[in-house]
Amino acid sequence: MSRIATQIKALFSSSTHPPAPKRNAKGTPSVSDKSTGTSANAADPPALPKVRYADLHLIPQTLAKYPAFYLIDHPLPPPPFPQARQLLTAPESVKATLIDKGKSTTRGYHHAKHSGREWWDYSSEGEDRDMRLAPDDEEFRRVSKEYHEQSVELLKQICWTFNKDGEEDVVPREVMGGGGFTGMRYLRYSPDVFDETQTAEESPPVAGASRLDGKNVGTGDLVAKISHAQGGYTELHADSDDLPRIEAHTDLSLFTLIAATEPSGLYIWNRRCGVFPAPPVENAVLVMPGDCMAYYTAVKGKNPLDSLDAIGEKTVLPAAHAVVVPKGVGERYSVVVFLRPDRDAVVSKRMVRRKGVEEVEETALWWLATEKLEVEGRKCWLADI
Ligand SMILES: O=C(O)CCC(=O)C(=O)O
Ligand SMILES: [Fe+2]
Repeated sequence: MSRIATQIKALFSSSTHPPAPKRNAKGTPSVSDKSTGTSANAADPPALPKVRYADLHLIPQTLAKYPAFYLIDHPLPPPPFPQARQLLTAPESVKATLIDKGKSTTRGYHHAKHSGREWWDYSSEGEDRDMRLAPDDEEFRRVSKEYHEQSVELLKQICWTFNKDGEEDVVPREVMGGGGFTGMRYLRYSPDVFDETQTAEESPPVAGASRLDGKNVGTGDLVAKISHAQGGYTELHADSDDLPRIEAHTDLSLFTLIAATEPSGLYIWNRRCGVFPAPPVENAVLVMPGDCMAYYTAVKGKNPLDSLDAIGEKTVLPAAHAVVVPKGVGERYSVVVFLRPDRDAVVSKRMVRRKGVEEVEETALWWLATEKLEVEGRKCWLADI
């Protein structure tokens, strides 16, 4: 086993184990938890729960305990991995034609060669609806659009589970409404993507990080940070430089849906710095909350921008996550769908005092996005790092 795998395993065995699952009236677990199953032992890493599509109503309580969950028995078509592979292994000359001329960071082809990663973003917004920056291939477009549309619908249903009849909506219906700044991403992580000539400084920033909390998880030093979290930094830092990866971050979304191929390499932190591996599970998709959910589910009358008092037990925190693909295991593909409000949607309102006068300050999604690009490193909801 590689040094990294050993270190990560050691980290898991000392991380916080989640509590046992709730049982439904028939006594069978509604939210299954592999870590409580028969094959689990003290050295097993904690496992993320599985929620059946028929049990969507369990999501708010599940996310009060876990940072993410697998959705099983869902109605989505198979993830478009063949399409992701088709696009991301196309000749460089073809990929070059898929780069947005306006340098959009949310549509078209991008790469972070120093991280062994490349990706393609599709947004159903505006003129991209017709797949302007997609390969000229009918089947590619049909399959991609279908997966995107159905995933967005599913993520909207997940948002709805937070709203109760007769009570004020937790997730405002207008932010789910039109699909807004929603998008889909095909990613490829591969040793073949590394390019020795490119430096980290030349690479474009990645949408991700949150300004919600002042905890810096670093840029690209994922494995170093994992080790640091346990108080013992080793030689891992050097190793992480040549592994395909995405650094720890939270997504600027309401919810994010992920389907990925083997090899695994996705890790998710809970609010107490426990790390959950999130390998692909057959016929399941992984669902995790993004930055917006913390505002909507904050303690009533309080705001996460003001203080951590706004974070209650039921507050859904954005899931900090990272990918690091171990050495020698080949490439990894993922398909990621981000449900986001419109750019102008007000995500948070709070009272601020300016020149001695109290006034309401509204924070729009675009402002959070801009802040994220400006911060150095990734800011996530990690308690102790
Ligand atoms: O590839 C993955 O599984 C995650 C990608 C990701 O976190 C992102 O693009 O924001
Ligand atoms: Fe992400």
